[in-house]
Amino acid sequence: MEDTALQAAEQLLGGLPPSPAVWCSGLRKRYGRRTAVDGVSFTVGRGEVVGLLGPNGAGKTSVIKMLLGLVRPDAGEVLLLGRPGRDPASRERVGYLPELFRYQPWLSAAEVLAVHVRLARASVPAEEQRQALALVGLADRAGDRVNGFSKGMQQRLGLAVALVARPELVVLDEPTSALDPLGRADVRDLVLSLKARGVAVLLNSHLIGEVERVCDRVVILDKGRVAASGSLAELLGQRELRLRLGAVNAAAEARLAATGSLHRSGDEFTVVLPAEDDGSTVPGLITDLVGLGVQVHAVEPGRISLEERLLGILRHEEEQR
Ligand SMILES: Nc1ncnc2c1ncn2[C@@H]1O[C@H](COP(=O)(O)OP(=O)(O)OP(=O)(O)O)[C@@H](O)[C@H]1O
Repeated sequence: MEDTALQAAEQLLGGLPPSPAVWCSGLRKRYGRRTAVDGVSFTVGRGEVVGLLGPNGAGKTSVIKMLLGLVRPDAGEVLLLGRPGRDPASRERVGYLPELFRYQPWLSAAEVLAVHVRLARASVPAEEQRQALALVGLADRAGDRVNGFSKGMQQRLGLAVALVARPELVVLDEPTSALDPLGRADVRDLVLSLKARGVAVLLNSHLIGEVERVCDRVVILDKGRVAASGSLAELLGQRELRLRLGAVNAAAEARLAATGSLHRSGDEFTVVLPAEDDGSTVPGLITDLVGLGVQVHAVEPGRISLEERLLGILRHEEEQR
């Protein structure tokens, strides 16, 4: 009888969507008389990449530390992968790159990874651990001591540490602060490959262009509160395309209008791109326009950048005070 009830409960739970990777509600933290975090709530869905943005001192790192149980909140609740944030079992499936990273200088890179695999109580074959180092560009430094690593190399090692134990959620606090431009591009690819594998990522970065490229949603913090949050489409509006075109004939204009709502002013055209775009809309449109004899002088994205939007939100917050 008990077994049947258990099976029924399991079936019921199995039918439910998986719990979010991160769920937090009403997080608050004071340090002395200073309120660092003042009622922060948000979620990160499974396989979702969420960017945490905000000026210096906004409370981003404090929020991350509360999520991971490294700082005790004064108030609020945290669920990681469906379990209470305090439960060590939930943290075993979370990879974390701290803002200030330091690894045991007397260990080799491979040994640092092995230690973290053991801490996560995971079973990761040596070959897979080597692959994690290769992924961050440290394949040929596996046997070298951390002592002799540059800051950027230590940050790369930190990324490998965050990824090695097959996490379901990865929290990256300023992952590119010490990296060269190539390293930054690698991190972008890495985040996208995590997303493709269904791993959720919470990314705190001041590099807004980076966030805009990889994140599905952003949460903007200001003075310890959520100033705005939403998908890029929600925050930035519809995606548009601005074109400067010559020799536009009726067929070309019809092709433009078939893509989305069209506005023309002389040789300047603005077309609203469809919400569901697999990336082929713009190349397809340009190929067709060229085929129709149109001279394409300029093509540029027409919506405001995340940076402009962020500055607008923060200035508005300032005026409200
Ligand atoms: N251990 C601490 N003791 C005292 N105050 C702290 C401590 N940690 C953070 N704070 C304060 O809390 C506020 C938020 O800091 P936090 O590091 O969370 O901001 P942040 O958004 O991550 O900033 P940054 O972008 O500069 O890294 C700041 O006013 C900071 O001085």
